[in-house]
Amino acid sequence: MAALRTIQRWLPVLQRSCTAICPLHRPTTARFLPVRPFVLSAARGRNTDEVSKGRYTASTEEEEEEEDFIDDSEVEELFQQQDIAEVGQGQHRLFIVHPDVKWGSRKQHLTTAELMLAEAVGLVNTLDNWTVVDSIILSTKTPEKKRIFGKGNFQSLTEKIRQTAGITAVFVNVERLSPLSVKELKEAWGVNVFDRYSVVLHIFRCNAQTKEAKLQISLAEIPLLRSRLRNDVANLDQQGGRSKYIGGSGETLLEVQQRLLRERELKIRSALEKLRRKRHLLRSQRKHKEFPVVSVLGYTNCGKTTLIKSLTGDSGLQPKNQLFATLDVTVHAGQLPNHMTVLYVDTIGFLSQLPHQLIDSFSATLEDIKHSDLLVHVRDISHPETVNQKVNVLNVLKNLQIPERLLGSMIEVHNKIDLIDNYQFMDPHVLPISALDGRGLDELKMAVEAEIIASTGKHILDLRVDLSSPQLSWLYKEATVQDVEVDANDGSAIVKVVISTAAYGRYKKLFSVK
Ligand SMILES: Nc1nc2c(ncn2[C@@H]2O[C@H](COP(=O)(O)OP(=O)(O)OP(=O)(O)O)[C@@H](O)[C@H]2O)c(=O)[nH]1
Ligand SMILES: [Mg+2]
Repeated sequence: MAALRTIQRWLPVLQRSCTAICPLHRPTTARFLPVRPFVLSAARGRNTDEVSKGRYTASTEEEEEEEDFIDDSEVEELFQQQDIAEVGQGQHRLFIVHPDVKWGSRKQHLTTAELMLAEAVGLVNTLDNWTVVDSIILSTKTPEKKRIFGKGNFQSLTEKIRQTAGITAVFVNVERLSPLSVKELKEAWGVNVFDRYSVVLHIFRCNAQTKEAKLQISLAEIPLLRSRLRNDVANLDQQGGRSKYIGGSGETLLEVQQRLLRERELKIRSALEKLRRKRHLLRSQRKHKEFPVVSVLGYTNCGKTTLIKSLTGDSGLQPKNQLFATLDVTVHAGQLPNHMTVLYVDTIGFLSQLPHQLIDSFSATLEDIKHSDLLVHVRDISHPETVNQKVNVLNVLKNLQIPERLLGSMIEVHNKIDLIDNYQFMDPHVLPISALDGRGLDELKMAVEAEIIASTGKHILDLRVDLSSPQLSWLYKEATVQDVEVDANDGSAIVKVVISTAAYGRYKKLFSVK
């Protein structure tokens, strides 16, 4: 019976994957290159109105070029495949268990069990219809064992869970549980069992909007599918229910399923790789007429989106009191005090113990950070874990191999100072702000301006020129003119230019401009 259920569960996957892989089963015109990526570098050199209206999308010519590569249905097919994390769609009433490891290599040195439990509660509360019914911190010396806890603790925990009315699942706050562990715990507790990986994956699934995010999530799910497959087949073996070969194909059920998974993974990887190459190409093509790019990064929920909204006035941005509200990199134009236009990049937030596969699959998104002109690290200074969050962010940046130049010039801001009574400004190297009430934002803009000028040696300025003088033709020759807005009344024009510090100095001297 269990064997039958396994085959029934996998059959739709097999069928769908076969259709996707075998050219005989589908129209030959459908190609799997489904991504129209968000292209950070393509946003450089755009009309600022276009980018300031929220998420930048490719220009007409880029769109046409990339339209060929898009196939919505195939991305959806990969994404909607099944409830990988097995969390279901509806409501959940959860019991959270945090195993507290007091000794050995798994002990967490930088944080406390209470704060880690609070973060797990925060993850659950991020999801609509999910509530925490009860939670417990329980010490263990054997976190690697299937049942995680010693005999006594496990028994009392099981009793407590079974006596708690109305719970639908237990969330064990560890990075990953093995499939065998999940099976054993489910049997003991009589309800579904989740780990950090499945909960975070579910949050990502709920928040993913673009094709790129959906593909990255599909990629992150592959290891889960693989370990579940191994487990299912082991069960079949135990029950003696596995037929050796499938339909005379010469392949066993396990071999067929493993092959389909490999093929699925290759498809997703090749789509993401194409997207990466495309970005690279556009980046080099457009280098000469770029707007400076400022990437805003930090721990999840620290206020990145709120800050960019305040800096740019972009009403399309929607900050939320949620973990992982932002999953897609988006670009928004803002003005600095000297009228220079910069592009602020909103990025996905970081989280401690984020499952490795998720980091890997989202590293393509974060890769754009490397090509910024400046990084702004936002910290929620009101959060009890703010120091650990900073350590975590710096570690992830180190793993992403961000150039030294960028790390060295990174601006650190302390956000949410409105939540702290009598906030004392101690460190001269950080900027205290409140993205919500606007405190410190002028100082931040000035700091960004100074760093941008230092790192690019260029200004993007709106200059008023007298059309009867040779100013405009000089600018065409010596700088990059991006836009000319003529004022017919007084024979002048506002000219938007990208100009180096040296050229601007000559311009001011030549035309006696202050
Ligand atoms: N009191 C206060 N709340 C803030 C401030 N900045 C942001 N918030 C709140 O913090 C929550 C998270 O803000 P977001 O801007 O969505 O945070 P984020 O870093 O973009 O979060 P993710 O995209 O989920 O990583 C929202 O409820 C904001 O209103 C601030 O300066 N003061
Ligand atoms: Mg955000």
